[in-house]
This record gives sequence, structure tokens and C-alpha cells, in this order.
Amino acid sequence: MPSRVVPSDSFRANPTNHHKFLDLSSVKELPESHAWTSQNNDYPFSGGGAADGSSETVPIVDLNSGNATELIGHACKTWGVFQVVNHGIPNNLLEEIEAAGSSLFSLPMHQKLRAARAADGVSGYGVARISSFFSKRMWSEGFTIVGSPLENARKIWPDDYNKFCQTIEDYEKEMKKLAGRLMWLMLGSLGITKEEEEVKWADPKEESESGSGCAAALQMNSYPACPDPDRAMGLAAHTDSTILTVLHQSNISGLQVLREGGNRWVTVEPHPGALVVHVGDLMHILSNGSYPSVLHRAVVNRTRHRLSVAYLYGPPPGVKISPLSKLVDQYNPPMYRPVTWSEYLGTKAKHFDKALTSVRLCAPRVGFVDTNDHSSVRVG
Ligand SMILES: C=C1C[C@]23C[C@H]1CC[C@H]2[C@@]12CCC[C@@](C)(C(=O)O1)[C@H]2[C@@H]3C(=O)O
Ligand SMILES: O=C(O)CCC(=O)C(=O)O
Ligand SMILES: [Fe+2]
Repeated sequence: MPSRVVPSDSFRANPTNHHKFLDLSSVKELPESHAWTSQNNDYPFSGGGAADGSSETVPIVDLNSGNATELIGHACKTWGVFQVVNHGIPNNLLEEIEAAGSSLFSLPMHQKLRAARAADGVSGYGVARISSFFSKRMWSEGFTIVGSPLENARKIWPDDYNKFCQTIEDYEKEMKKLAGRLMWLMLGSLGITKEEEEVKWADPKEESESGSGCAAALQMNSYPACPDPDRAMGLAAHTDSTILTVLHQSNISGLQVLREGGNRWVTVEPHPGALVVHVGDLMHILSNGSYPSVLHRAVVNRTRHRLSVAYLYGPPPGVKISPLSKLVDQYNPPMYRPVTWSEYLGTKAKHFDKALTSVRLCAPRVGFVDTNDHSSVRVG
């Protein structure tokens, strides 16, 4: 996002990098600090796709299909997640971003730490921001990019940062187009058109005039092979604080989503060339709760190093997001109060899984499954 940089204050969180860094790829036995037990809110590690004989899988949507809008609407309503094919992102760009991630994460720890994310910072190398909410540590490392990757890339590779930066910029440019298109497909499936005044912020035409426009963060995640994967957690369950997220996962499985109804983890199997799309909390709000943001996590495995790259897409940081007025009437009152993306990221950093509830105005209607109230979720 060379010209439209998000004020990085919007993304600041509570300090999360207070842990000592451990080079996970050299650890031979799972340390207690990384061993999750039934006391941790995300246990047991059951589920995981069709292993139980059921064949329910995350929907795959062909963006070239004539009824992509309807398919996306249905997937958002029933799953909060889907995979897309024929998305227009060239395969070699997906290969390049994966190679960029591999070359970064395979560096020696001291070199990665040159770009360590500051305690109150946003961009850089470190543990997941949500780490501070858990007593056990996750089996992963991350690299977050907001705005230009230049400053951090330079710290890591003083003479050799160009290729990495070029790949990131190419990838962000393509992702921005795709995420915008997916957002409009989702809005379209809710009956919202570009004429609507209240979504003017989402119109790319407005962007060139006002210089604002939708913003994003890029998150690279690395999950080294793990000596005791059944007791480790790659990335703990969370929803994304976005409108939507476009995720590229390497061809190793690990991503799991909680099936609506709240009692089964389903593995999102890597599909060659496909990208995963998550409904985020802000789309949940815009849709007045009808498109639930998907609870997801990443598990790890014993032998293969896994990589993922998430494009976290949101509105211009200062625009108030609230349930779309077309979806609200006397029988369907607004379920959430207006909130800006900046404000919401701050709320998430403070309240984590209670963030959405903290901006809620009224209790869900009777019979409405609140897939976002996970306080009582127990999976097993
Ligand atoms: C734009 C975003 C969205 C953030 C915060 C900020 C930058 C980094 C994102 C992530 C990426 C990894 C999972 C998550 C839960 C995390 O720990 O950092 C995300 C979080 C959110 O979706 O809340
Ligand atoms: O690695 C994955 O599959 C999930 C990553 C993720 O959820 C995120 O970066 O927000
Ligand atoms: Fe996520």
C-alpha cells in the first residue's frame, strides 16, 4: 500500500513481545511452556475434518461462475469461510510470496530479531499479538507488515532487501484488488449496491478522489515441524478483526474452522491454487450478524514446516462501520453500535474474544445462534 498507509496507531496493541524468543525449529522435545492442556481454553484437539467419517467440507467458489454472488452469500451465512478458485492471482505470485516467507523464516534467529516488533508496535517479527491472552505459548512465529516493508526488510537484509520488498508490494497490489472484489460480492449478496451512500467508503472510485480507501495488513505465519503436535497449538482460536481476510496456505494442512453450531473443528484442506476467505468481525457487524465471522485456528504437525500468508482487509481506519441500514428494520434492530476499524482493533487488543460482544447493542433474537459468543464453547 505505498500511498495509502494506515496510521500505524490504528494497529497498536498491548505489548505482546514480552516472551523470550525460542528457536522452535531446533527444539527436540515440547517444553512445558508450549504444552497445552485441558485447562487451556482451546482443548481438546479433536475434530479436524473428515476423520470422523463426515464429509462436510468448506465450500469452494469459482469466481468465474455466473452465480458467484449467491454462492458467496450462502457460504458466508452458513460457514463464514470459503475457498476461491479462478481468483485471478497468478500462480507464480503465490509461489513467490511463499518463497519470500520461507527465506525470511529460515534465517537464523538473531537476524530475524533485528526486525523484532516493538512492544507497542505493529510491524515486524514476533509472536502472534493474541499471545498475551494465553498462558501457554504458541508453536509459531509471525511477521507483520503494515504499510511499506522497507524499513524492516532493510534491518534483516541490509544489502539484499529488494527482492523481498518487490514481492510484498506485488502481492499486496493484487490482494487489494481481489479483496475489494470479494467485499463487493459479499455486499452484493446482502442486496447492497455501489449506489448506496453508506458504503461510499468501499468504492475504489472514491478512493482516488479522497485519498483514503480501504486498508490492510499482511501477516506471514510460520509453523515449524513440532515434536509433539497433539499437545501444541500453532495459532490459538480467534476471529479476524477485518472485513474479510484472504489467506494463502502452503500445501500442508493445519487451518481449522469451527463449524456453525460450535462443536466441531473442520480442516480447511489445501486445494491447489485456491485461496481461503474468512468473514471478519467488521463484515459480521455490517451484515447485522447474518454473516458470522469464522472462529479458526492453526494446528501443527510432526514432520512438515507450514507457512501461511494472510491479507487482513478492512475499511479506511476512521470510517464508522455499523449494520447496513437496508438490513435493519423494526423487527431487526441494529445489533452493533457504530465503530471505526481503529477503535475496533484497540478493543480487540484489550478484550480479545469479547470484542464483538463489547460493541453489541442487543441480545441476538431467539433462535439466532450467536456463533461469536465462544465463552462457553467446548469442543470435543
Ligand atoms: C489488522 C490487524 C489484524 C490483526 C491485528 C492487526 C495486525 C495483525 C493481525 C493479526 C494476524 C494474526 C492473527 C491476529 C488475531 C493477530 O494476533 O494478529 C490478527 C489480528 C486480528 O485480526 O485481530
Ligand atoms: O495459518 C493459518 O492457516 C491461519 C492464519 C490466521 O488465522 C491469521 O493469520 O489470521
Ligand atoms: Fe486469522
